Amino acid sequence: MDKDRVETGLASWPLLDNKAAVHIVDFANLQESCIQKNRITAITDGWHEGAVAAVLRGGVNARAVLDVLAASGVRHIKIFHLEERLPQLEEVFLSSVVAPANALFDSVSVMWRRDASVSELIRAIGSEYAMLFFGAPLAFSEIQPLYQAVKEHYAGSVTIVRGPDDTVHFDESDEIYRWVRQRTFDAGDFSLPAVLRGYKQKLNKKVAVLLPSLNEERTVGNVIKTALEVKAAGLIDEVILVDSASTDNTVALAKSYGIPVYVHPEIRPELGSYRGKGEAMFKSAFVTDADILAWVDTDIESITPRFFYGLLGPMFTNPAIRFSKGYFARPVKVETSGIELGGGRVTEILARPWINAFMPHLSGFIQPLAGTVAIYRDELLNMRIPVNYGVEMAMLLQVVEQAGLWATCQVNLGTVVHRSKDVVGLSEMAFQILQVLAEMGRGSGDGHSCNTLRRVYSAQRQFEIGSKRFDVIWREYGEND
Ligand SMILES: O=c1ccn([C@@H]2O[C@H](COP(=O)(O)OP(=O)(O)O[C@H]3O[C@H](CO)[C@@H](O)[C@H](O)[C@H]3O)[C@@H](O)[C@H]2O)c(=O)[nH]1
Ligand SMILES: O=C(O)[C@H](O)COP(=O)(O)O
Repeated sequence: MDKDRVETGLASWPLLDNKAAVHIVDFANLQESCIQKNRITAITDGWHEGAVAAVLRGGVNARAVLDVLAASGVRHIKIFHLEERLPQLEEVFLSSVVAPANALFDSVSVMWRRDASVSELIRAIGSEYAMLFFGAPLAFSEIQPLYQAVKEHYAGSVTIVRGPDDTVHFDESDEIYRWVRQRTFDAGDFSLPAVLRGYKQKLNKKVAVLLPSLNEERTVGNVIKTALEVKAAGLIDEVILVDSASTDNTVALAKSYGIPVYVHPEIRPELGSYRGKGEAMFKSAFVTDADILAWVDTDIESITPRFFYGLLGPMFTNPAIRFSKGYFARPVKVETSGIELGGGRVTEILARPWINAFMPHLSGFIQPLAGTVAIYRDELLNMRIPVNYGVEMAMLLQVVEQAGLWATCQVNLGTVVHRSKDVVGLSEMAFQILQVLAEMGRGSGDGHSCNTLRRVYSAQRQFEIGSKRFDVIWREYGEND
């Protein structure tokens, strides 16, 4: 270890845990003979205390950047990656960088970017970091030019890392990342009506939009109007309101738009009736013979056509997708208290931790509780539907069991501003979801849970996936205490 410090003269570099055989070289002394085939070489202009980021494409050298950082004692890492046009190259990034990073660091944040070039990326992010790490380019002669190019836009410390010359077999096991990359869409991807109509015609499936409502007179009219606009564009065949016995003007208002309106206790009354959103969704299957059923909540104040065509777009364009779930930004103003906060409280405090602990294969879903979903009828008919707010989790779990994760997707629909419940209402909702999860036999205390909490963020068509490890450490008093 000390040998490295003496060799480089970079006295400030942290003491290396040198199992990874890292060799540090000062840019000022760089010669081709410094690069040793069987070791990792980090060429640097010095260690600076402060935030560290790596700009990585993938492959042996990108992988070696991770080893250098881990050997230098870095525990939390931010990785920037310019999205590749070739899917095979994205695979290389996922397997050579993302998967090992999760094993090496306590927390990892991966940001997918669409900047036009590395220089543009560095200009955008550089000021936030004291050190930037890069994988080395192919040939030795390209290392200095890369260094000069970075330095033009960046004042901090630069380190370029070259891996050993072996062929590395990458870990390709991280399905979640791959799924997030390939099954997360933006409504904007489907915004050409004529093109989408062409896909729908080719698919040749009947599509019903079902609008569940319980006392939504303030917002339901606008939701119906917007759904009808998308119907007029030829992307939806039916718009139907399924009401849960509202006591306000919701039903009359809906009828004034000329759409079919059902009150759910009156649908197939011989089956009995229960209160709850799940019951309204269950009964929906009896009022349409459509092949694809899509539900959109009627309390959304910020509704736009994107909610409808965005949700359906992936299913129209890829027949292998059997289930589509919306996700959105969620600013919240709680009506009773007027308090403004970050939304998705049940999601963040119950659903996401539960999913990560007990069903990590679903951890890529940004809004697992979102009620704006679309599904093929034949998948739905094979499911058990809980009548209450457990319905979204129950549907998600079952569709993944039935059709597989890759038959599901998520779509960014925009921003949801809706009537938000107070903490008591959310507690009741959380209880219902917990009951359903427990009854479905997940996380019932078999002693196994996953120790990584993942969170996927998406903003302006760029992704960030954060994972943080929490080890459960039990301490016991010994006999002599
Ligand atoms: O018995 C009911 C209760 C609600 N709704 C309607 O269902 C939608 C969503 O209900 P809401 O009470 O506003 O749910 P949120 O508090 O927003 O809960 C979120 O999380 C729930 C649990 O995952 C999902 O079911 C919701 O769709 C999702 O918006 C609204 O259009 C309601 O009018 C009914 O049709 N019947
Ligand atoms: O999805 C959720 O977590 C619940 O619907 C609560 O959402 P809110 O915190 O945005 O009201």
